[in-house]
Amino acid sequence: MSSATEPVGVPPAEEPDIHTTAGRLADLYRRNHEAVHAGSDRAVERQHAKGKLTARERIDLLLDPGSFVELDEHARHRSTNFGLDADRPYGDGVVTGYGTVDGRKICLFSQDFTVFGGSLGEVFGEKIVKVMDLALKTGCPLVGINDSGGARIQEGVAALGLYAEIFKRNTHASGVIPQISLVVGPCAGGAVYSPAITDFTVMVDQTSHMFITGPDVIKTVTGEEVSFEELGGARTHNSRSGNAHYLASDEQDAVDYVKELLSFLPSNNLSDPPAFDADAEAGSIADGVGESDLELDALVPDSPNQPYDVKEVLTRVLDDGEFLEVSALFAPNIVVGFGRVEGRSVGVVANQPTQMAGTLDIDASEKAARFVRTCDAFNVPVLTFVDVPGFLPGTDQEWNGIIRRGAKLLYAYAEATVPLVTVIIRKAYGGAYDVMGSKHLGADVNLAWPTAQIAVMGAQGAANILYRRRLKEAAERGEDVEALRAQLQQEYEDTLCNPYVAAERGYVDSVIPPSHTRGYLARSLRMLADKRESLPAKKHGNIPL
Ligand SMILES: CC(=O)SCCNC(=O)CCNC(=O)[C@H](O)C(C)(C)COP(=O)(O)OP(=O)(O)OC[C@H]1O[C@@H](n2cnc3c(N)ncnc32)[C@H](O)[C@@H]1OP(=O)(O)O
Repeated sequence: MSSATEPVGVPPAEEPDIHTTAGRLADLYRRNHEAVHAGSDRAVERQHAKGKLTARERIDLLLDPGSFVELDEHARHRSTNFGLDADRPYGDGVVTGYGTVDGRKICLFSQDFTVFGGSLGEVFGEKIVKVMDLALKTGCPLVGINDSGGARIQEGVAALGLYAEIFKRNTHASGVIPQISLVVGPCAGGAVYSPAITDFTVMVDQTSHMFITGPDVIKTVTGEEVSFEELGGARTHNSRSGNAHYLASDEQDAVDYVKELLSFLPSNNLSDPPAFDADAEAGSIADGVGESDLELDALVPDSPNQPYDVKEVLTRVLDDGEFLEVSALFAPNIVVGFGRVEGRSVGVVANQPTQMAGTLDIDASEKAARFVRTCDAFNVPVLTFVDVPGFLPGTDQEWNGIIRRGAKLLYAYAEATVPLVTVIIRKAYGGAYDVMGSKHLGADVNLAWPTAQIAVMGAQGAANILYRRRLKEAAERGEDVEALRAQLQQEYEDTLCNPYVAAERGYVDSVIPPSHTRGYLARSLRMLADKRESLPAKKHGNIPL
């Protein structure tokens, strides 16, 4: 077993005599050395000068020391086009293999920009396909490290064909093994569709770029002028397009995030995520109420229009206050990510009142839908925290398909069979009440704080609609309309804007003091740990795309 940067064996100083056993061994060591040093010193220097690591250095960063086992290090391309036959480096520009992260098996590939610009030729593609097949049949996560000039131009359709072979395997592996893409350099053209299909994409600020067509082509076709960074940099994809799930400050940060993600996920869809021993003290507190739990009792402001940070709730109910946020910069009006309750992984979906009052728009719906489906595929229970005034109104939303795209979120909840626990903190208005993990869509345990307001709409809107005529008549009589409006709103709020109407019907199982949330969540998840539910047999559903 070796590291990725250290070849097995010391290369001979002289040309070995391959007609002897010792010579054959020396010849192997020479080949191994060439494979590990396939990129020229100049190319390696250029790579480092850009603040990037080499393909092998990245593997060493990701895997447990000494755990890497390389595959196909002696593979070489067979192309003769444009003089390529004069340059046949071992490995063909991609390092593939397997190893362990925190003691758990993973398969990986790492594209080597120092060899042919990391461009994907036939053999390069075949190596990736092979390690993907291995990951799929052994049920272990696949991490793809992307740093490539795209399809190897000299190899033409052979390269394109291999891309599609990879996409097919990404698709077949989807929902079977976790797939994570690290984009740590260029990723252009069709190459972007492999990361797009994988569960998570991590990009590094300033050094990663993804785009279908680059700035030059865009300028020629549409006349727009845009830089690489603005078009497809890590920040753009994290905040605007939502294609990336984490903006890493550097490659170490990116790898650390990937390792953390893996710690929340099972190796495959037939196994459970790793469970960590919740230490005895934490275990007992989960059923009691500590100081930080008590702070929750005062978190929700008296005024329904005043925001609070929902992460204040998350850090108080998750083990050690630890929450690994996913897609933090995209659609921040909904928060998604992973944490643990009593040592076991949970996925969290929470409206964020500090951003657009926590309304659901297209981006938030799609972000959360994708996350719920990821959790469901990998046996991670979903905790939902609700404070949502409704869907975002506007022609922009309507014309861009909020109906079809917002439907994805309720589809995701309705088809999820993992344990679902929902806590209504404050507003749960209208269709958004239904969507956000309601009992009716299949949530197993629905809790509400006494501050919950579960209704068709807020008091202001409701009073205006219900009492339009009465208010008009009062105005005509010269009465104080605003005083009447306030009185009617108050009546509406006192009658309907509370959790008890829902609790009477069992749509809410328990109305709980906020400070008891952690204990309730722990007990609910313990009770649901062996939940088994299946959907009607079908080829596949038809989620509105
Ligand atoms: C399905 C698809 O993938 S379609 C997309 C096809 N790919 C592309 O359009 C991108 C083509 N490549 C590029 O535009 C640039 O190489 C970039 C932007 C990716 C990187 O630019 P730089 O960092 O300046 O690197 P540079 O261009 O010097 O490339 C490094 C080496 O890789 C080679 N290379 C880069 N991309 C490719 C490619 N697609 N095919 C063959 N060789 C390539 C370069 O010729 C260069 O070789 P050299 O060192 O022998 O001169």
